[in-house]
Amino acid sequence: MSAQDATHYDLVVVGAGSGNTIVDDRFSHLRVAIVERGPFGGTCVNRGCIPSKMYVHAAELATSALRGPALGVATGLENGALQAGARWSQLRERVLGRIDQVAADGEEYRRGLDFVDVLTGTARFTGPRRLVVETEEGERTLTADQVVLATGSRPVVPDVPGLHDVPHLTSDTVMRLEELPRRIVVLGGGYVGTELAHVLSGLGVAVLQVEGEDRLLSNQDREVGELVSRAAAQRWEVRLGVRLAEAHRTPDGSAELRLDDGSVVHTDLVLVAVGRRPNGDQLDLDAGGVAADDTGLIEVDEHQRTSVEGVWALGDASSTQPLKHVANQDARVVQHNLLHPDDLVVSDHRHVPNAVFTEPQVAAVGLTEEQAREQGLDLAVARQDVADTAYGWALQADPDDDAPSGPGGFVKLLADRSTGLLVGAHVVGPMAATLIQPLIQAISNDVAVRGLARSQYWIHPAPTEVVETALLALEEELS
Ligand SMILES: Cc1cc2nc3c(=O)[nH]c(=O)nc-3n(C[C@H](O)[C@H](O)[C@H](O)COP(=O)(O)OP(=O)(O)OC[C@H]3O[C@@H](n4cnc5c(N)ncnc54)[C@H](O)[C@@H]3O)c2cc1C
Ligand SMILES: NC(=O)c1ccc[n+]([C@@H]2O[C@H](COP(=O)([O-])OP(=O)(O)OC[C@H]3O[C@@H](n4cnc5c(N)ncnc54)[C@H](O)[C@@H]3O)[C@@H](O)[C@H]2O)c1
Repeated sequence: MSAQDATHYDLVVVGAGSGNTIVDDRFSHLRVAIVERGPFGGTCVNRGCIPSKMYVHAAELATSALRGPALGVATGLENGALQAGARWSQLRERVLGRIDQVAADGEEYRRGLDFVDVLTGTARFTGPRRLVVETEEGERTLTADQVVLATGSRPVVPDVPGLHDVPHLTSDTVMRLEELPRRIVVLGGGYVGTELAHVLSGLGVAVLQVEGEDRLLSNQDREVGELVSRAAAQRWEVRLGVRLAEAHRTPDGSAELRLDDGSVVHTDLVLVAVGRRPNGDQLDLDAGGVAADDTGLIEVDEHQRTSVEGVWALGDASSTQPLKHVANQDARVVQHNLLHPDDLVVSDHRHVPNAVFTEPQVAAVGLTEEQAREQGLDLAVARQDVADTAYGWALQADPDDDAPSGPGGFVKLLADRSTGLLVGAHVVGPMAATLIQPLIQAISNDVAVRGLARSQYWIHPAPTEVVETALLALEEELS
């Protein structure tokens, strides 16, 4: 078939991350194509949420062992180091063995469906709802009634002089390292940098983390970012308020980095974690007539429709909150709207929670205190320390122990006095991503703070009591 001969489909999905979840039996009366250039499952399964959290769990085991001796449990700690360390090759095998199988099974299943064609290659627009796919066998042209753009995002490697010449990784490649380096510099103190610095340090690598802002996780509530920065600095070296100025490859193949405060650092590897950008810039969106911003972020309305009729976008390709639970809900909305064109549903991006799986764990929903004050809200603020709850005592080596990765965490709640509603919730400490769920429920359903704690039992002495007491303190503040 020549490049000019187009194959027509009812539906083409570009990107088999969250996009792959759209196609089910309800589409079996249609002719569907799924175009994917990499492994099925996208970022989350292959190089994001799943492998990172599998490694995080291993790092958590290693770091909890570090606290063992203070609590009277011998865990093989000698001179501040674990004597029984991580076996990277075994860990890596466990992680890759699982995710690679999931990706392969997902693709095989799709290829087995008679109403779906799977095309391996990179798609780009050549006209409205007209795409060319570069496959190993040559170009294929597709036209479609409906196109779903689920093309995700990729890590940014900044144009710092010399950075491309020194050994460096991104989150795309770090999960598959053959061996752990002795030393690593983690560039960036956001989600990726702070989770992976925790993993690498927990597994025995000497980590130096460099963040341009004055604290790690600078998008979180200030107090949370400050606590995480203190906790990190107790485990690995953290340099705040500095950036990489230039990099040189040394004769032995390692890297010499000059930071913009004039200091020089030597390292075996650099992990670049300074943000991600959407992949829309690689789609020739102009040719397709699809509107996007300067970064390639595709514009969508509340139904996930782009500027072209019949073209939809979802997840990291179109969201300012590039998180998997957002991509999942976007995909459910697109799926419904494709199946029910006369009964479109709306995407709900009002109260998107987030969690950072570092140590201490962090979770948040709604406004930070700084954002709420900037908006001029008449604010009630309450804070409850984990250490002052019954479960906190279980974590403490002694009554003064406020180790940030142990009992040193807290719950911070913000309410608008004019409505009596929660506007922000921040949890830092053990199990933060789990503890926050009742607060996500309250904020999403406009449940009044008054009476919320007392309207239900809270199991004693479970970790959730910290949420109960924070809510009671907030109610007191509001009265
Ligand atoms: C290290 C890391 C950890 C993360 N941890 C979490 C977490 O704990 N929780 C959380 O909520 N989120 C997490 N995320 C974010 C999460 O992975 C993403 O938000 C999510 O995967 C986005 O899904 P998506 O379907 O929009 O895009 P993706 O999963 O990126 O899927 C896009 C797919 O499109 C394909 N593609 C792109 N362009 C083309 C093209 N032109 N032609 C053909 N195919 C194309 C890509 O190959 C890819 O498979 C993490 C991200 C990273 C990097
Ligand atoms: N747990 C999760 O949900 C999770 C985990 C990982 C990634 N993600 C997603 O991936 C996205 C990208 O994560 P990320 O950590 O790469 O980006 P990010 O935007 O969260 O953090 C990047 C950090 O790098 C810093 N920075 C930028 N340029 C720098 C420089 N030259 N020198 C030093 N510091 C610099 C920024 O100040 C910022 O703190 C996140 O926004 C999130 O949506 C989510």
